[in-house]
Amino acid sequence: MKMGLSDVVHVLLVSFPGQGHVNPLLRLGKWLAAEGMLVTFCTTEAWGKQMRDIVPEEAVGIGEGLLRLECFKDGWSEDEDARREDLEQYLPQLEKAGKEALPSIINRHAQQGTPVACVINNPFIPWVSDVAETLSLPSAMLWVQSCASFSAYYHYHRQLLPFPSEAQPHLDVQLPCMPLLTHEQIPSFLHPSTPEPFLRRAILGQFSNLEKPFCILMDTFQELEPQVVEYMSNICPIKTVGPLFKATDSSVRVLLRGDFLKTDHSIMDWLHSKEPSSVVYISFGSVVHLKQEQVDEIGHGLLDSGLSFLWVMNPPHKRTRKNAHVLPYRFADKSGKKGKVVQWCPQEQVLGHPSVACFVTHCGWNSSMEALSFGVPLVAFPQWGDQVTNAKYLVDVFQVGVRMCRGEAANELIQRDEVKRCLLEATVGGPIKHNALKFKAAAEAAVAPTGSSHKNIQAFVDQLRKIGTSMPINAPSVNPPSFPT
Ligand SMILES: O=c1ccn([C@@H]2O[C@H](COP(=O)(O)OP(=O)(O)O[C@H]3O[C@H](CO)[C@@H](O)[C@H](O)[C@H]3O)[C@@H](O)[C@H]2O)c(=O)[nH]1
Repeated sequence: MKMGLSDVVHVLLVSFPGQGHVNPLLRLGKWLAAEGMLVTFCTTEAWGKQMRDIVPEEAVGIGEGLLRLECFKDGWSEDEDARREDLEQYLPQLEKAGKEALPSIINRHAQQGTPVACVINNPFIPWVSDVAETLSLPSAMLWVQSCASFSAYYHYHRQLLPFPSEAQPHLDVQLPCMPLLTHEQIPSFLHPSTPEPFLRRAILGQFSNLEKPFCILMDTFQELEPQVVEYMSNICPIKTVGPLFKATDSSVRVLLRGDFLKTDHSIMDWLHSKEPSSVVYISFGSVVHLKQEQVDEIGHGLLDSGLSFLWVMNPPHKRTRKNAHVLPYRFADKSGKKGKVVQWCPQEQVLGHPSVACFVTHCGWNSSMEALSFGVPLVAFPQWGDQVTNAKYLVDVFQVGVRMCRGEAANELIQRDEVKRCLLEATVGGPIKHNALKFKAAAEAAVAPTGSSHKNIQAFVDQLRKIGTSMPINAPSVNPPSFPT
């Protein structure tokens, strides 16, 4: 007998509109769909319009289940994208609009015979758990950074340990089951001198609401951060489910994407033309914008290294009013066929390509997890936020990378000779490649059927099924469950 939509458990995923948030939540959605759930991925119209070509509003079949996109209006007009990038203004607006829109979306689904069984959000929008609570629906949260960063924010928020302050700006922080972090290695928003105190408040908002989600899913895996995961699991209902992008097969990975820029499809052909382990891949994620002088030095360092490279250089965000980067004089002529510069690429496919030798990265958590899971050595170029903490782990703890800089706060210009030295060191193989391959195997094992992340997602799915079967059609009213430990 064919199942109808009303027979499957319906999960509503609500995403903050940002690349580093959308990607992991969409990946979780694909996994839940593959496990037989009906997944509605909900974000703002302003972000969703870019996704609509690839994630149609009618449900797409994935494995045993279905995934579809549903957008809500954030109350600002289409041409106000620059304003949206000012999170201090935008987050309260998003909360106001979302708190109005979500209850009607949830009620409409109930009336249509597909009641929502659980709501899952990612950071920056903790009010989603409040909406769920008001409707007597259970909620879960997907934490999109490392468990180490989670612990740093948790301990800071609860004031459990001293952190750097105006009086003691250089204080080191010893968090439980973690290496000693210097003041430059704690998530930079927690430092008193952060130029973005608003982002500290934005991320800590989730920690003020931490008792509401019945489960905190994390895009990391047990074997990557064993001690801190174990420690924090005794305090919070944490379930590691990463690396999420590896959880579904490659056909599903490319099927539905949430990119904010259009990809250049000639990239893969260009990579096919290169020798194995010969290309340096450079990308600083979706938000970081380096100083022009630093781009010049990276450009010269690349040319001096003689290595082939693929460099993602995305345009500056509208709000910053920064100029687009300019490449050094006659850069294209000098690099010739050795180099390719693009605005955006299919990063997962690039990192999985055998031609890629190393990845120069800002150490955003998604990029870090993707590189680790493909066994690609890194050159760490962190700037701010969790990136500086991730770099500490990648270089000193996991030992899969070479450090090129200490973060934006250090205010250093990394010279071309240093760039060249780091690139050559990261491309020769040796211990960092060996370690990277070890983590690749561990990442694959974590999402394989008997792996730690797979077991955790199964337990979560079982919980959702129990909630789903106890729900009367048309009435989203069950109490939050207690998660089995
Ligand atoms: O050309 C590109 C460049 C990036 N990506 C993808 O975009 C995502 C980028 O995410 P991430 O590496 O985490 O960087 P940001 O976009 O900068 O992420 C922000 O959000 C992350 C999660 O909170 C934080 O860890 C970062 O510090 C923060 O900058 C990754 O999945 C990449 O695969 C592409 O697909 N193509």
